[in-house]
Amino acid sequence: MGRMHETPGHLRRPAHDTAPPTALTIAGSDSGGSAGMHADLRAFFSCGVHGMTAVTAVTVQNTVGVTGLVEIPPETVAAQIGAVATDIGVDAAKTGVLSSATTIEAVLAACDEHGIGRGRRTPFVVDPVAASRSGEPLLRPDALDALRDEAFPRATLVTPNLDEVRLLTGIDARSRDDLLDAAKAVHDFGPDWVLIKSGHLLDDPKCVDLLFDGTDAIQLPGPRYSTVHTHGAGDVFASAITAALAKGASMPDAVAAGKRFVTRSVEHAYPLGAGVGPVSTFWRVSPRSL
Ligand SMILES: Nc1ncnc2c1ncn2[C@@H]1O[C@H](COP(=O)(O)OP(=O)(O)OP(=O)(O)O)[C@@H](O)[C@H]1O
Ligand SMILES: Cc1ncc(COP(=O)(O)O)c(N)n1
Repeated sequence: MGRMHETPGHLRRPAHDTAPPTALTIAGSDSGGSAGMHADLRAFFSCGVHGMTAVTAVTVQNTVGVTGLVEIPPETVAAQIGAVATDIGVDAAKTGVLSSATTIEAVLAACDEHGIGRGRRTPFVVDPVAASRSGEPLLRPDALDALRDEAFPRATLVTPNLDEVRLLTGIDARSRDDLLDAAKAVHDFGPDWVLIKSGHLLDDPKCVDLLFDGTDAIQLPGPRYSTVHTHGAGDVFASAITAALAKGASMPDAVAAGKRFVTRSVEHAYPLGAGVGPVSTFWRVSPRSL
């Protein structure tokens, strides 16, 4: 019984003969490998999910800054989403650089078509990336309204940093006490959940982020490490959350797992180039192991 299904003795069974969960990032590339879809893919793989990409823009970027950005045609971005959704399947999706209003429209139409979004089969994390850490814009000014009015209401979770909160709501959060007002204002735009990231509260001795569902607020405490090398921290956080959602975690559990992951990633951040180095997505792996 069952012998016919056994692997022949001279062939080894692969360690995994079932597919891992899948996660899709709809984001821009970073030639320096620190942020954007490069950071997302590294975080996906470190968190044990199969990572897929719909590239929205190619940036010319290193640790010092962004010196160029070329947009991918919106229909090609939508086609990438369709290609992976129809063949492979998407257990959770996230966005990074969306660049323009026309790209946002194309992405949202594709997500609607393939069941990605709030209240649909596939959780949808919208990271409203507006600028690089070094200050260069990554979103056209005309795209902010589309992001807020069209993408946020379709999001399961939105994950603004404090600069993005200021841009989207006018609220200038200066301390931990201001985060709930910021979360309420962002929640009014229509997502299920809002996560306000606290990395920019440089005077705070801790990094306490806030998760809000319109009723209850959950604090996510973490240490603050003394490092300038935080390139990609926001991308890695949103990706680790997306990976946990792909595995079926509840939102509070996914965000708690993401916070643990990004905290260790900042702890192990490394210098690179002449500017700001990346957070490490491979702190579980020794860089010296073969
Ligand atoms: N110095 C630090 N030590 C520990 N955790 C940090 C530090 N800086 C940021 N974090 C954490 O990293 C995550 C990303 O937060 P942040 O507010 O920096 O987002 P962001 O601005 O989108 O990131 P990025 O640096 O990629 O622009 C949050 O959980 C935040 O608390
Ligand atoms: C392609 C791309 N996507 C996102 C970011 C934001 O990351 P950071 O705020 O760490 O610069 C970036 N710099 N480049």
